[in-house]
Amino acid sequence: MRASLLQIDVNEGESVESRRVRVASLVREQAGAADLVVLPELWTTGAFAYEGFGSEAEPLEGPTYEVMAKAASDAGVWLHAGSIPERDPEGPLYNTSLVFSPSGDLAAAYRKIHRFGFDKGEAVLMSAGEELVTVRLPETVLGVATCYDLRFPELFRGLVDAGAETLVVPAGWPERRRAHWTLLAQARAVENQAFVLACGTAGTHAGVPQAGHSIVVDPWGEVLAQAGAGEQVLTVEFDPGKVAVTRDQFPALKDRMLGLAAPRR
Ligand SMILES: O=C(O)CCC(=O)C(=O)O
Repeated sequence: MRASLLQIDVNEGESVESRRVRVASLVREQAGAADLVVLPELWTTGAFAYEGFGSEAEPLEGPTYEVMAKAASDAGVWLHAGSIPERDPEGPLYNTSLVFSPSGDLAAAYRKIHRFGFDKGEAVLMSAGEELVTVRLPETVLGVATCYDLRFPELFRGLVDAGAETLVVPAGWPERRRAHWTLLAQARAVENQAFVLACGTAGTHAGVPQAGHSIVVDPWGEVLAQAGAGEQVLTVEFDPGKVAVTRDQFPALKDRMLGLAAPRR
């Protein structure tokens, strides 16, 4: 199976509209080169461009949905189209990832569960998703998570319990914490004996330099490929069968001890 992670440069010098068109053509260029294409988190606005979340928010089936559904079917690829600021008809905003099938149908939508920012930004402007999401492809089962979710291992365990074998993480991770990005991607792969495909952004938006360094890790924790800092298409071939082999040969997941008692005082 081949996956291409499109590490998009998100900066204020390019309008959301022109970035949408440019990214769609990058997706189309993956026809024949990849089975699965992955985009980063909030690549239309920028994950740290909080002021734009309200004005750029779209309904689920808004402009990004339309352009990406068409790009997926034109390219004939599975497309994790990263995330959009979604405006729910009821009013709240969500950081919502969209996954399209090669015929351009929506296969899944995932509302980010862990919002970043503590007492500002996304954490106050957006609502939290509540549902884990997996997507069955012919070759593997994707488990989807977004950026800050990477810090919460229990979410990934939930995805593994739901059958996930390939964990896909679009992000807008800042350069300041790049070491955490690589370390956490490897940790999630090793502890869950799963592939991790983590796709970040390049460039600087809202004054926050982005880490880039999108990464693909195998179920043994080996880094199969890692991007540099700038805009880049990172294509990697991987064998989804390696998940079952790893879990069979080193069956640590079977040794989980659930329901441990709290310490006695
Ligand atoms: O956890 C981090 O260090 C970065 C998270 C983040 O930037 C996000 O979730 O948008």
